Amino acid sequence: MIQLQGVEHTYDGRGGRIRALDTTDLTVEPGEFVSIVGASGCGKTTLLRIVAGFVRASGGTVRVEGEPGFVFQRPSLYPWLSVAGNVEFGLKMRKVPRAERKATARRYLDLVGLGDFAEAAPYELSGGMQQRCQIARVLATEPSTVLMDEPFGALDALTREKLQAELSRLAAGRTVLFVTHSVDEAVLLSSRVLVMSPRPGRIVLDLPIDADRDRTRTSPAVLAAVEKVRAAVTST
Ligand SMILES: Nc1ncnc2c1ncn2[C@@H]1O[C@H](COP(=O)(O)OP(=O)(O)OP(=O)(O)O)[C@@H](O)[C@H]1O
Repeated sequence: MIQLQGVEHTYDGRGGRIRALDTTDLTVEPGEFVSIVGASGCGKTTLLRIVAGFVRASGGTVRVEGEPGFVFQRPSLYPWLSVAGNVEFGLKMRKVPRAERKATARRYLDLVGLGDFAEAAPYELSGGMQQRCQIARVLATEPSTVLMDEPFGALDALTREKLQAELSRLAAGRTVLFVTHSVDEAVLLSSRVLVMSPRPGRIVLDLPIDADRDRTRTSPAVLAAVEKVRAAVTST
């Protein structure tokens, strides 16, 4: 689980001080899939980076169970390693024995549909395939918490839709905190959507999504939630 108590953050930048995150309390229970949406600059990435431990908050306490996996917007694969080598990398760092490492990498590559590309180089993959590889690399270390910062932002619409559907399946049983600019994507994937507003960044809506697991873009509960979230985003 993820627990933030009184967390706040101010950047002391060249342009002056920016209160990127106002005092925030947030609890994400194990197994929840929580999305964060909001206008550019409202502090979404700052919040995610604080949870990841990349940024030390100016105030408050942060508790995260286990070491979270982080999926970046850009795939950031090691170009000198094969696709399988990239997925194995984190396991190698954890001193997982070779045979087990190979078997785990294969399992996750199959899961993301890259089983036939294990020996390929990252540059031989399309953007969507590289992003799948990054997701396999993160999931292979079996983190109980996964943090994702606009993971589909750089992809074309069709690939994005396909990966959204796959992510629902891949994320099952894990705790996910997911930053996106897409209201539709947030509602479709999440058990809960948070809307943030800028200057100072804060959570202005915390909406549970009560649609079925097999929800579609056109189901009434999804459309109603999209409308609520969109209204909150545009009023900020
Ligand atoms: N390293 C930094 N130094 C100074 N100010 C920063 C830094 N990173 C972010 N900020 C400021 O903090 C505020 C929140 O930024 P943040 O990146 O968290 O927003 P965001 O909601 O993720 O935006 P976007 O949707 O555009 O990615 C912005 O006003 C930004 O200018």
